[in-house]
Amino acid sequence: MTDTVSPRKTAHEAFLGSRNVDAGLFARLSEGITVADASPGAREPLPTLAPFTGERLASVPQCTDEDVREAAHRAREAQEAWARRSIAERARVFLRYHDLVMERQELILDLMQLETGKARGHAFEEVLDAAITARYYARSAARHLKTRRRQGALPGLTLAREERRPKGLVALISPWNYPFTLAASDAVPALLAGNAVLLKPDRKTSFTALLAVRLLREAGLPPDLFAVVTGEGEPLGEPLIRSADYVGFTGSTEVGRHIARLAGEALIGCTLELGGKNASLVLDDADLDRAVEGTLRGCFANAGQLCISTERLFVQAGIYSRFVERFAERVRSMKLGGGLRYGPEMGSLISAEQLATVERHVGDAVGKGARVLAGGRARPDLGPFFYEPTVLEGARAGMELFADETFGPVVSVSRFTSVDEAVERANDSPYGLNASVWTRDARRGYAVARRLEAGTVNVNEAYAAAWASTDAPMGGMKTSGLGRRHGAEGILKYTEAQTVAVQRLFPVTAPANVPGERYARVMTGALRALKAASRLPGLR
Ligand SMILES: NC(=O)c1ccc[n+]([C@@H]2O[C@H](COP(=O)([O-])OP(=O)(O)OC[C@H]3O[C@@H](n4cnc5c(N)ncnc54)[C@H](O)[C@@H]3O)[C@@H](O)[C@H]2O)c1
Repeated sequence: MTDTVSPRKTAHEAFLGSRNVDAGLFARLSEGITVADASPGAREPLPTLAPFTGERLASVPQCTDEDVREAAHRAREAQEAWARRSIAERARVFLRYHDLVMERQELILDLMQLETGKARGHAFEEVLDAAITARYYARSAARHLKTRRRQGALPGLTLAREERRPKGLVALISPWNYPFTLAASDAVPALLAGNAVLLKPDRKTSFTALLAVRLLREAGLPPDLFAVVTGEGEPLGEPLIRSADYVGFTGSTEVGRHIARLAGEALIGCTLELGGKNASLVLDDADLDRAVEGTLRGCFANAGQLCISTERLFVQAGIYSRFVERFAERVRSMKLGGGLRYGPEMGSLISAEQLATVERHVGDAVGKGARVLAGGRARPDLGPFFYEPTVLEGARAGMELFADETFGPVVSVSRFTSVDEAVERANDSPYGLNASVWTRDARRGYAVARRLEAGTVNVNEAYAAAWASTDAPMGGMKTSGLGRRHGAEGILKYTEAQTVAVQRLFPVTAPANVPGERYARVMTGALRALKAASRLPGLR
């Protein structure tokens, strides 16, 4: 199906010289896309670009409604046998996947860099995250999913148990910014819980997602269990959600609302992992070096195209001048560049659209009085979508970047006097995804963190402490999302809780031969006795 281009014309051959990726790889990965036999022809392939050069890289098929139905059908068939396997047996696939991800990292990194234009160091964070998440769930799924005893209606006589059953078919819609880990890492707990998965990756990064799926199949996942359809979101979202029992969406808040409406109509559950306008609070007792380096990573990781990156930096008055001077100097020294090698601290933006948003936000802010302390320019000399890491001072309400997510390498820095003021300003946002607090006093940091309206808060780390704590829930408050990934929450959401209660000796409800009045008297007495007993020490 895929319209692969001649090797000589591909961007990676012409410019980047990957030893791992060639045109044949795109053709092989395309075999992982579900295309229904009954719907030939109608789909124009969609070209994908290599952001480092702006050249065409390959093309992906535009799947149709029929393809979605076919993929869903095959995945559901595969799910029945998969759900019958023990959790330990399922887990072995993900332990093998962990090893494969580490072994094939050079291939994964090359392909990911080619599709996204990100720096290799940032791409490696994905490899690490995918491996860690797979291993975490492979080792903890049995604990999360085990049958639990619950308090029965009549103590000692009602044996109530909570079972966890797979939902069936989970649809996942994933974005381009972390295309390897976000395609696979939400699928891992869904699959471990006994579900099939139907994935629609972003069209810009479909091949990276397909590589993750291919590695899972190589690790032993049944071929149709994790199906992929490719193409634009708009026509595929509806059939995808109509054919699924649950949907996990990661992307913008705007599209997230649309997905929630579709899930509401289909009456299925959903998780929405959406945007952020994340704040970092640097308190006056912060370790200056650590805060400068840490917030720098927090602002410019993945060129700021990271949902949990810092876009608002609040610095306390006592440290403000020193911090800002050092921070801006360090930002000016950052190494930008392309190429499939470690070295550059920041790569390219992914597309002309991303570049346009960044230029618009900076232009609007500067036009309304913000000052550029570092960066502030596109860098076409490095590649068509490069933009310098940028620090602005003097952002205020009325500027586009004040409230809206830029999703690029731009941070606004401002001074605060009291912690109360900083907390109020940080919380003054419709978003609530991630935040960080920088201080030498961990207790103080913790207390401030508890007052911030964000799903994850890091003390003396920008985002990685909370994100990499895979056992702890991760997700957004307010318009940053619904539901959580990671930890128990990240796997139980893909299950139906089923209560099975076995009644022994006496019935819970009134037996037919006992008059209603007598039953009411006995039960009233029983509740009074229970209440009295609960007041006794040790019997609560
Ligand atoms: N909270 C998180 O964990 C997290 C992680 C990564 C990215 N994000 C957010 O994602 C956004 C960046 O990604 P984006 O701009 O590509 O997001 P987007 O919402 O435009 O696209 C995300 C995915 O949704 C699909 N899509 C688009 N329109 C659709 C529709 N009508 N129906 C069904 N699917 C549709 C796209 O094809 C893509 O696969 C940012 O806002 C970022 O903060 C959030």
